[in-house]
Amino acid sequence: MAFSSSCSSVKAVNSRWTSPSPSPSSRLAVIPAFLHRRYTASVKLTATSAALKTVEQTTLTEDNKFSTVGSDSDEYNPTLPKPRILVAEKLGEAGVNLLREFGDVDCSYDLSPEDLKKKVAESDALIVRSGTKVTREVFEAAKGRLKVVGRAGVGIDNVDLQAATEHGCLVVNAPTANTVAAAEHGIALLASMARNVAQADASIKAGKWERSKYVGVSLVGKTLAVMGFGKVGTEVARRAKGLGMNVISHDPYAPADRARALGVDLVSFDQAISTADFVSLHMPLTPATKKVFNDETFSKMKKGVRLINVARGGVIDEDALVRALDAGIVAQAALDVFCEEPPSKDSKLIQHENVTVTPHLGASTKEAQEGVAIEIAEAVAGALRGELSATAVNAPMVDPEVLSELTPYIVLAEKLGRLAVQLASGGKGVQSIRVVYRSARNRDDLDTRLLRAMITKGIIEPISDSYVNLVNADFIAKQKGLRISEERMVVDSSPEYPVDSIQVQILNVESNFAGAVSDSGDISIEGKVKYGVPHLTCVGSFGVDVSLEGNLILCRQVDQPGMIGQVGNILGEQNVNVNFMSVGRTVLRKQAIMAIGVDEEPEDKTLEKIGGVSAIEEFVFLKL
Ligand SMILES: NC(=O)c1ccc[n+]([C@@H]2O[C@H](COP(=O)([O-])OP(=O)(O)OC[C@H]3O[C@@H](n4cnc5c(N)ncnc54)[C@H](O)[C@@H]3O)[C@@H](O)[C@H]2O)c1
Ligand SMILES: O=C(O)[C@H](O)COP(=O)(O)O
Repeated sequence: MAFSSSCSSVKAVNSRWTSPSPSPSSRLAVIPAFLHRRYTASVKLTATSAALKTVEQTTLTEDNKFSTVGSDSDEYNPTLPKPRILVAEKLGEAGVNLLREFGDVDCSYDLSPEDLKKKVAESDALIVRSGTKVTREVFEAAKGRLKVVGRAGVGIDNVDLQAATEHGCLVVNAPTANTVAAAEHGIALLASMARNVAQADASIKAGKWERSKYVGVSLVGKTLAVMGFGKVGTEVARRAKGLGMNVISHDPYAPADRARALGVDLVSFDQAISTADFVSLHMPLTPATKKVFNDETFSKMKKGVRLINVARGGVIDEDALVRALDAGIVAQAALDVFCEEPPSKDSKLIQHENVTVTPHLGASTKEAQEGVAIEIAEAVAGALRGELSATAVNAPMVDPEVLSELTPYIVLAEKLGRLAVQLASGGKGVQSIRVVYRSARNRDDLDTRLLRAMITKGIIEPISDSYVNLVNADFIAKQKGLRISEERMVVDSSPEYPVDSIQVQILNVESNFAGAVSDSGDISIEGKVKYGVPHLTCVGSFGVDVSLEGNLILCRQVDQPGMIGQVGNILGEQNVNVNFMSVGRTVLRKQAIMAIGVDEEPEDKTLEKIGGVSAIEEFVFLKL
């Protein structure tokens, strides 16, 4: 029998109750699951329902959020209800078909705000374009059922992200499929505005032939300022260069070398707007960009400038634009987007003879709409399966490789949080958490956001009725006054693994198990991943080694022979299966901690019998 005396060198006790070492093929791969149990992820995870709130529901059973990679649980489970997906705006057919393979799809367009609220209360996912306002009221009306909002396009300014996050609802978008369409529309507006195509067309249709009235301006040699050098802005710049234009750009966040590679100079805002003959807007609508084109900025523009907007109406003060048009500062404007959509019929801006308008058509090509539909359908279905989305807007985006590497540590993190909080006497006093990640990798090579979120989930869910997931973990922690500080320590272990150990400490709180209190007076537990399986390796100052499967009994006892046999017999008599057992001690023949992993939950009388063993000074039963 191997005993150990510190947390850093622990050996498992091989008794007849000790399960064989788990093989790498039984690696658990888990993710904070969003919701649905009908499917488990083909890649990584299964989901829990919003009802995942009690310790009982989070034990390792087939029916909950943990799945075994590559196991049969990757199969469709017909006994569980399909997720309901509400598609509230027209979506390309290919995307709808993809969604139908996965869930019950309700395509209901042009819903009133009231009808939308009614429908979301019965939906797991909602898909919109720019025409639906997904407000705080919508999330409130969903009463926790809505787990994913998919924005079939780029701009998410019509979704209340803060409210989504507070409600634990993931927002995903489809940011790439309509880039070219938007850029092409920008170029179409630029060229048609310069040559008065729309006005001349209307004039002929009105029976006129006005050749001298519609003399245009040439593009070649003119300076175009691209405001926002992101996906669309870059494509517009590329095309404008092909038209022989001199292109400059303003974007405080774009890398200069990417611009330079296209022959585009990144300049200041004032320099861009004061030197350009054409200004094309491609920045998102944010508090910083709202009405950034206003009386003051128009006054700095070159007289006779031409303006194109295929980004968002709200970046322009529309009344100021009318004034600038009337004053001749802005010679012409071509607008695809408006502060209010649709704009009012008698809007001075829309009716202005020097303004060309289209009804938010930037993304509206057949190709782009099919692409966007597929992109968003895949993102929503993935999120419903509990996968982390590469296009998540309000949750950490994690590279799939990093995710697969971190997956067993994510399981460990949640279990450590769950165990630690059960060791505190009186959950309400839990305020201050310290997490120490020991790793052989450089500090910058370990992204701990997922781990922190799962520790938070593990701590909060057993002591509250909150549903915690990756999206809302930080928010709920803050709301509950939980302070989580993180430390990373570089240790001399193998850099092949992202984390060597995770230690979770609950500071300034009493424990119901004195053995879990470390020398510093805090509840402290530590765990590692071994062969892909989370293990508890330290409780207070005692080293143990028990795989975190099933439930756990911790006993603090006088270190003497025969303890394992006595407790094992009590459990065996009550038909409670021991899956792992380990003993750690600090000083020979003084005190030891016995950690016993059990598959079943022992009855109270069984636990009482364990407590009755004379050498046992205290014990605690913990649900994983
Ligand atoms: N009209 C349409 O149908 C249509 C279609 C697609 C995209 N859009 C809109 O176009 C805009 C750009 O889309 P994208 O896909 O290129 O997004 P993107 O995120 O790739 O690019 C936006 C760029 O704007 C930059 N930016 C942010 N704040 C800025 C500021 N204050 N000044 C200058 N630049 C700033 C960012 O750094 C980023 O490079 C978005 O508003 C999107 O909603 C409209
Ligand atoms: O942000 C976008 O993707 C565009 O504005 C397209 O919006 P739409 O999906 O409403 O056409």
